[in-house]
Amino acid sequence: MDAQTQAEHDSQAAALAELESIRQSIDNIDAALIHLLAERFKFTQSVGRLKATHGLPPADLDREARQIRRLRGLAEEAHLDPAFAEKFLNFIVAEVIHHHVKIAADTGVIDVVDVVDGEGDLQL
Ligand SMILES: C=C(O[C@@H]1C=C(C(=O)O)C=C[C@H]1O)C(=O)O
Repeated sequence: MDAQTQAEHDSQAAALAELESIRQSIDNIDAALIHLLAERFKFTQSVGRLKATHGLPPADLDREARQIRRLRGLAEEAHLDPAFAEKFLNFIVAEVIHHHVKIAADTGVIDVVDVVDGEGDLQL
């Protein structure tokens, strides 16, 4: 192996070691996200049970609007795209609402046919 090929080989080996180290941190962050989401869904399930027991609607659009405003502000401060933060929250909230509708239906508080349209989408 000539000197230049050896240098390229060493440089690539160093890059792969750095990549592995960065990926370990990404893995740790992904694990933390999963644990945070699991905790969040535990709390939202409690909210769903509370709402179903007391006849409150599954979705609260005013609360969602306040959260979006707050998270967009936090995202801007953190140099994260606010549009992405909003999409991410909406994605999670949509799942929460499905859970709440199911809890309410299982509790007998709402009739599923009242909230699902012809295409199977929730109409809340
Ligand atoms: C969890 C709630 O229920 C719904 C889900 C929300 C969420 O996941 O943050 C926010 C508002 C509601 O549409 C709530 O009312 O607090």
